[in-house]
This record gives sequence, C-alpha cells and structure tokens, in this order.
Amino acid sequence: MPIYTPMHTRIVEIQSYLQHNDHSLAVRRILDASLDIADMTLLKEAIAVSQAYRQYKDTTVPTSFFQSANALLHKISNATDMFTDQTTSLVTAREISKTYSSGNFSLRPISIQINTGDVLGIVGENGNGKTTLLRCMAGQLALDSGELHFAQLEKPDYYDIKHHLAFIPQRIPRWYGLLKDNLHFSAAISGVTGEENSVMVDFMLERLDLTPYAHLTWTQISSGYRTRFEIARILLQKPKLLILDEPLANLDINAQQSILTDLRFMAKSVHNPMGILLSSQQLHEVEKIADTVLLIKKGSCLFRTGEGEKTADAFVVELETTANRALLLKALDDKGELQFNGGFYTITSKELPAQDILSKLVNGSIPITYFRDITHSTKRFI
Ligand SMILES: Nc1ncnc2c1ncn2[C@@H]1O[C@H](COP(=O)(O)OP(=O)(O)OP(=O)(O)O)[C@@H](O)[C@H]1O
Repeated sequence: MPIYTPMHTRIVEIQSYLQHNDHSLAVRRILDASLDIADMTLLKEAIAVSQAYRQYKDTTVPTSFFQSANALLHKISNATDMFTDQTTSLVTAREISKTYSSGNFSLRPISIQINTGDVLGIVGENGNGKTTLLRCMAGQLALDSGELHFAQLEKPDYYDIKHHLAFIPQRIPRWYGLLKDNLHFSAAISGVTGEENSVMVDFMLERLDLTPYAHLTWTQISSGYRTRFEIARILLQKPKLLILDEPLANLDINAQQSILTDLRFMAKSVHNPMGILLSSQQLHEVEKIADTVLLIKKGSCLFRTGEGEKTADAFVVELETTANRALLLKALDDKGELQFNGGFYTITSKELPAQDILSKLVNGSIPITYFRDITHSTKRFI
C-alpha cells in the first residue's frame, strides 16, 4: 500500500495553507517537501523562507514572503517526483510479555506490527504499562516470553538495532555545550559531514522551531524545547523506527498538536520514512494522528483501533455545559443516560447518534462549551 501523498497534491495543500494564512503549517510543509525532493539548493531556499517567516510571526506577513514561498513551491513542483515507494514491515512483536523481578506488575502478552509510515499510539493512565511496553519494543528489557522480529535486519546485533531504532525517553538525558553543536555532532557520527551536515542542522533547527535556541545550553532552555532538541537530534540519525515515551508531557497544548502532526508527516516522508511508536495520556490528540491506537490497562491491551475493533453497542459523547441533569434529560427526550464526573457529562444513547444528540441539545437551548463524539474512541474504555 503506498504511504506517500504525491507531490502535486502536497503543493496544492501548501498553497491553500498560504492562502488561508496558516503560515506556520505552510512553512513546515515547505521544509518537508524540499527535504523529500533531495535537492540541496531547494533545501537551502526552504530554510531561508522559514528563517524569513520567523521575523514576521507577530506582525503582518509581507507580500515578499508569499512571493518567495510560491516561487519555491513552483521549483519543487518541477523537481522529480519520487513518490513510488511502498510500505514495508519494520518490526513485529509476537505475544511479548514482561514481569518485573520486584513488585507485582505484569505486561500481559501483546502483539504489535509496525510498518514504515505507521504511527502507532499507546495510550493509558499512569502506571498501566506504557513505558514497559515501549522499553520491551526497544529491546531495553529482557522479555519473559514472545519475540521481537526486525524485518529489515537478517541477524540483528546490538549495533544494527541501535542504528535502526531510536528511543526518546520521558526524561531527556542531559547534554553539555551548545544546542547547535550537539546537533552537528549527532549528524556527524551518523556519517553526515561537510556542507550536508551544516544544511541538515539548519534544517532541523528550523523544522523544530529551535533556531532561536541554537546557541543556548541545557540549563538555558525549557523542558519542552529539550524534547524538541532530542527529536531533532534523533532525526538527524535517520532511524527506521522511532519510539517516543510521553513526548507530549513537557509541551504546551499548541505545541502538542503541532509536534504530533509533524511526527505523522515525518513518518510518511520520502527522505526517511519511519515507523513511529509513541505513548501518551492525551487520547484525543493521539487518536487524531495515529493510524492505530492501543489502550493499555493494567498491563493488558484492552482495546485496539482498526483491526478487531469492538463494534460500539451505543453512541457515546462527552459534554461540558452549565445546564443541569434535568434540563439535559428533557432536551434529549429521555433517550440518553447521563454520567457526571464533576467536569463534564458522558451521554450514552442506544438510539441517538452524536449529531442527533447535538441537534437535540441545540434545539433545547442547552449551553455547550465542549462536545465530543467518543463512540469510537479509546476514551470509552477509561
Ligand atoms: N524496574 C521496575 N521494577 C519493578 N516495577 C516496575 C519497574 N518499572 C516500572 N514498574 C512498575 O510497572 C508498572 C507500570 O509502569 P510503567 O512505567 O510501564 O507505566 P506507564 O503506563 O508508562 O506509567 P506512566 O504514565 O506513569 O509513565 C508500575 O506499577 C511501575 O511501578
């Protein structure tokens, strides 16, 4: 199955972002497109467009920005379109399980398949085994049973696996010196040298919004930017499988969504198509971008979107409102059951799909500050 969006479709999307003033997204997608074309001159132009855009972030974006962005898009559209690759198997975990020698936690047998281009999200509440599963997948914990198979490595040794797979832990290891120098070093040890090293580091600084922090040290940047740095550093090493443990933990709400969207684009890039496995407690955000989501509860996979998905036996929505229970039941003609958790209501109805619930609430003049259809979400099982 092809995983790439053809370049002409991407160009049209980026032009539309520019027209509708979604400048930041347009710039990030221009950077990605130029990297995928693999032309150093176009890549440098894209970096220049991104650097120029940063100066206008809080002011009106001048016409010259649109002219240079559109001129670059035109050049990219004339470059060779190499989007013919197919998805390939990366890693298969068969019935892997783990019990720690101390304590009483067990990860029950779980099977996972990750292909290039796949984004697989592991969600669940604290202490349910997300990190344990990721560490098993990364080969950091000895398995009690089951096996891991790296499809692209015939007889994988430690070196092969380390070069194939990157793990970004919850706590980013401390580094010393300047942020930018660390990126140059990381690229160099992966064999990226000379001009390419310099351009790729500038690219990552722009792509992860790190340029203003390039000459700062560990103690001078926030934990959110340390996460961005670590993603940039790892991406320079072009891993095939990227495993991230709670990458959203230190990011603000806007950054969470943009990093997730970026990770999805990066997984499906031509430059370095990857499989991405990430854990998070932010169900909604992860569900928006992941191809498959696994809900882990007490060490077992309780629910998996896509294959084997349980058919919903009722429609379920979340609602935040100032209206009381009696008003809600009246608006719903008693066709739903309500559960209040102190912050919002969960409405379960066997008869009314989400849009019918919404229209009944609107017709009943119920004030709505938040409404979400969770009928097919892992949220139902938490
Ligand atoms: N090395 C260890 N030895 C013994 N028990 C451990 C070890 N590491 C983790 N645990 C326990 O295993 C359980 C699952 O932990 P894990 O970190 O995998 O969960 P998690 O879902 O990632 O949680 P969080 O979201 O809080 O990071 C917890 O009860 C934890 O205390």
